[in-house]
Amino acid sequence: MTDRRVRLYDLARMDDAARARLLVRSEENLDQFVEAVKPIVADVAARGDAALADCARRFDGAPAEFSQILTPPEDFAWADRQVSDEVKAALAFAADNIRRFHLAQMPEDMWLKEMRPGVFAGERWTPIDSVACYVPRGKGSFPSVALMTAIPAVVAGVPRVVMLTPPGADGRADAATLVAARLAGVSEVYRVGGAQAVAAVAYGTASVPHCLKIVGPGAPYLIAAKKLLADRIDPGMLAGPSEALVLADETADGKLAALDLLVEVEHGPDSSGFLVTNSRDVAEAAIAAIPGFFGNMSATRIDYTMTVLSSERGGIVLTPDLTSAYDFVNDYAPEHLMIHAREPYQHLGHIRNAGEILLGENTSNTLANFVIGPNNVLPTSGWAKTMSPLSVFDYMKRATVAHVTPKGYHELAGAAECLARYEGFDAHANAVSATRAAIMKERDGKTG
Ligand SMILES: NC(=O)c1ccc[n+]([C@@H]2O[C@H](COP(=O)([O-])OP(=O)(O)OC[C@H]3O[C@@H](n4cnc5c(N)ncnc54)[C@H](O)[C@@H]3O)[C@@H](O)[C@H]2O)c1
Ligand SMILES: N[C@H](CO)Cc1c[nH]c[nH+]1
Ligand SMILES: [Zn+2]
Repeated sequence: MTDRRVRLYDLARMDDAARARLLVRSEENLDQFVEAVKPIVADVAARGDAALADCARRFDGAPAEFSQILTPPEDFAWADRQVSDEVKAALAFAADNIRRFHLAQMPEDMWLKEMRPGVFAGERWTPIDSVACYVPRGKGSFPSVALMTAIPAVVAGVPRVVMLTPPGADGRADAATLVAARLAGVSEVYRVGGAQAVAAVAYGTASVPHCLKIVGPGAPYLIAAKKLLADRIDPGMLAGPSEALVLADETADGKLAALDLLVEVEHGPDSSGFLVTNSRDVAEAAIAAIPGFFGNMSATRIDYTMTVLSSERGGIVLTPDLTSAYDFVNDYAPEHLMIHAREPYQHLGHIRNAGEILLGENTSNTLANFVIGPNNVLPTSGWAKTMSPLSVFDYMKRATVAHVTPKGYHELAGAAECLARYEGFDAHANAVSATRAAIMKERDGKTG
């Protein structure tokens, strides 16, 4: 146990500056991490696999003889023996739901509409050629993230999907992560973590392929490297330390709200999480309940939890009314939002910014993190204001498609030539002017 206290913030008594401080996440300033990863990135660029092996020893405690970055086939057999049947069944169940959700999310391959007579325009989706799925392993292992990053890639049809994850002290990838990779249909798993993982796929090494994009969450070292290498590899949506808000109205059960508040703040000391409520009774019930849950938590997870809940990145926010509760949620733009209320849909329309919205006291974040089906890789640090959860769309891109018939051409050419001349582009204008008509007429005269 700890003598640190869960903080209660009474918004009605706070000024704007104090309220604004509650919105700040640990990723706000990554300068120190960017500086720390610069030499790592440069080393990987210069020495490739040798640098990756050094990093594995230095940061992950891999054995002195560690040198093979690609997981050998026999490790998949080892992982299968290592992981219990119960965990394998849970992973298979999760994989099935995740696949169903992402299959439902797939867009039509192509759409084409007649915009005007003879003028067809639309869009076509194609998968990107290669993607690297990062599966973290610093403060726990994340086979669920292996499923969440790889399954939508496979569903989207990406031809080359590889996985990157730190080695353990035995030099191996986490066993359940290997089982999850197999379930998702991925057989290339590279044992490399953090910033060096981003550098490996950004530059390519003798054993790690260069990839077009890297997806997946991680600690600030990984995020810093993604920012640093954004001109070499598509870093996708940035998913950093986990965070959640629980929005609870006066009909909520404070104890249950507290139970769900603890879910994301146990990830690490850099996580964030608040229970936001307009009810003092709910707030007080939640504060009273929290220590009672520590009996079933490890000392490490209690320490992470209390570090967050006793800082300005966590605790209970008491609001004067529901409108200020909604405002706080929308300004915060949480990665996960749980709504505890007898009528949760009544609040849904007031929420604009959240990566994931979980409605009602049965929809615990734990269900969403593992088994409902929607992705558990979500934008953090307020990025939910502009970004969306990881999805099949992260593994695909759109091309616009157009087709103009002779009839359509005559509809369009005059306006296009006019605008081309206004912008001063002669060749643009010529391409749709009498010059084109003359060329076509001459050709048709010859062929006809
Ligand atoms: N936003 C999301 O969708 C989402 C989902 C799952 C997990 N997460 C978050 O992902 C994070 C995972 O972090 P993690 O630590 O468990 O795993 P991680 O794999 O990101 O971190 C481990 C790696 O960090 C690097 N590292 C450690 N110390 C270092 C140092 N001193 N210098 C340079 N590099 C160093 C090493 O390369 C190591 O392999 C957590 O914060 C978790 O909350 C977020
Ligand atoms: N809450 C994480 C996303 O922020 C996902 C996760 C995986 N395992 C546990 N939690
Ligand atoms: Zn979590």
